[in-house]
Amino acid sequence: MLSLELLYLQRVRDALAWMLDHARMRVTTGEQIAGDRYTAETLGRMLKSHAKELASEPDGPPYFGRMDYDDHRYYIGRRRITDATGAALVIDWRAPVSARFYQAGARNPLGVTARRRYGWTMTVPAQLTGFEDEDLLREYAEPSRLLTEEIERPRVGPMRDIVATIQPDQDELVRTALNRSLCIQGGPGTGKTAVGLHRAAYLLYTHREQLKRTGVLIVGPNPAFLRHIAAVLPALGEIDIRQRTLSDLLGTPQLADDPAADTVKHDPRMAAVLAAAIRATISAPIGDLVVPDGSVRLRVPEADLARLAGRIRAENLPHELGRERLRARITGLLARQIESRGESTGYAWTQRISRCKPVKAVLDQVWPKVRPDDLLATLLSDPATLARAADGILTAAEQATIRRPRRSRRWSAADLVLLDEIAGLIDHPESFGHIVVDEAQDLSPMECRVIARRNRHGSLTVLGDLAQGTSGWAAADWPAQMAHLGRPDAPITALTRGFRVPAVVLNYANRLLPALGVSVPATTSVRADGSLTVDEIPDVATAVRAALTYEGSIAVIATESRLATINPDIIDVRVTLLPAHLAKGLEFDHVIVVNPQEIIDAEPRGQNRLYVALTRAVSRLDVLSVL
Ligand SMILES: Nc1ncnc2c1ncn2[C@@H]1O[C@H](COP(=O)(O)OP(=O)(O)OP(=O)(O)O)[C@@H](O)[C@H]1O
Repeated sequence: MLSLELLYLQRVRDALAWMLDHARMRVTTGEQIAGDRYTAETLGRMLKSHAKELASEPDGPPYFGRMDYDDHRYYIGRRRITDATGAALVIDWRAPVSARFYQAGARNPLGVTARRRYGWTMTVPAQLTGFEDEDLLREYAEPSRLLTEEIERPRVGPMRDIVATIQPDQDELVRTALNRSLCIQGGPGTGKTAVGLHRAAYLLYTHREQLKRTGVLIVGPNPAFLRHIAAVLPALGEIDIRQRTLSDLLGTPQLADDPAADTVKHDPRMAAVLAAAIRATISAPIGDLVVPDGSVRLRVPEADLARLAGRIRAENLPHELGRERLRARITGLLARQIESRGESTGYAWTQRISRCKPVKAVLDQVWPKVRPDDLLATLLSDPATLARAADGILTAAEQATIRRPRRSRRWSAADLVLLDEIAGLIDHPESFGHIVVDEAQDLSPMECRVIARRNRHGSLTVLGDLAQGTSGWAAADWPAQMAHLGRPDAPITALTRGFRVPAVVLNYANRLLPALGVSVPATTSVRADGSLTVDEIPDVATAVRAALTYEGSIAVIATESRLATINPDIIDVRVTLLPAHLAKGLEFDHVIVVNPQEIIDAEPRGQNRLYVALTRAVSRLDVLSVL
């Protein structure tokens, strides 16, 4: 049997080599034969990216599964592989037919008679080590051995894809239609991040043209997290997805946070304050508009200007669009005056008049251009302006809290969120066809709006765990968070099977749950392996030495100040000293948490931070208390 499989593998590898040669040849000839530069460029880019996709993992496992029906079978892999005659030897895991590979089960075989999973070495090129058959006509009590091996495999580098072992409930989320937004509440290690990334890859495959145009954005909590997940999408053949932190989108702050002021600045009422502040820049016209045009003087009376401005204001457009609409309407009124004399206006006339000095002067007086940093600098430093905008919205004490003594253009992280809000009130920012937001429980309402305004016409995949909320404004419930994200009606789904953390470790961490003040379904682990020690190991050096006797990655997690006291001699390439506040979303084979009480005491939501730290372990957790 294996020999037949090896023959098939050779056929697939030959076909893949042919595809790669062919793609490279097309890059060269495509550049030569294209009729013009634009076509050459577009074609070249397309072919190059295809060649790059094919070349990204030429020696990896070309498929991971097989699905048999009565009369035919499909091999399923990360990408479609065809031979020189065009016959498909491997089907892309995202193709509609592949859905049954993930969904078929003994209870509902969906016409599939057998499912085969292949085992591969981690070498380059990957070697086929064997396979495992599941007869879908019979019920299994035992989970698949290959699945168990994959889940329990020691982690070394960054996160890998899970395409070979996506579970039915995960698959359903991955394949949700593009026009539907989702919110996934999942305890530690339930595969939220994996599901979000695979959904992005699935949507790109299924709606390639549309999403290539509108773009897909992944938002993660910090650069370390983005590095951790960076390899997943390229391995799935997707190289054109933007992965960003919020601060990549907003810019770098120059001022430190101010907790009291930040509480007000991140409050959703600030959106109303800023909207009022921008509306307040619009004023009633002073005087008629008079435009000399050749021998005549065209005139728009003050009352007509006021009526026009009032109507446009009621349309609630972004400020800049409002200004341009006012310009167009004024120009229209002037054009009608010319036309009523039997003369005609053309494109050149419209251009000239709409930009002429008197029209510009009226626009500047009635509907001035606004720059976000000017508006915010004034608002925060001028109590009267702030009081006008915040009247009935913020209390006097809250206004005093965010007031700054001087007009300044240096901004804190919270100010950058406000600047983005103002920019969004002035004009629509670039919008994405789909956005995946990870660790979304930590976003403040105002940060949620940063995402929402970049997703006006698209859909969202929102991932998070309320129990892992560590920011000062972490969400207490998902419906409210989804409303801030602009998708109040999105369904909320829970993932509760943990694939990372062994049961013994998860049960220990879950003891913190009642103290975390959120209501989330408990996560149960699929892993019976793993180990936990609490207060058994006397010091960090001993714990690290013991950890190094196992395979895989090791993290020592503690507060920053505690880490500074750790003897650097214990460092090995496999050991990461990780401040607790940067642990989110990451995983390590062996985790050593030092002085949990210090982690709890270091910040207001220290218990949640500790919960995050304790749930990073794939195999072993040591909890140490040292002096
Ligand atoms: N179906 C699966 N097959 C194999 N491994 C899986 C599967 N689902 C998840 N995993 C693995 O479980 C681990 C945790 O997944 P992931 O990081 O996506 O979880 P998470 O819910 O985002 O966790 P956290 O909230 O703790 O950051 C990863 O190593 C992932 O590869």
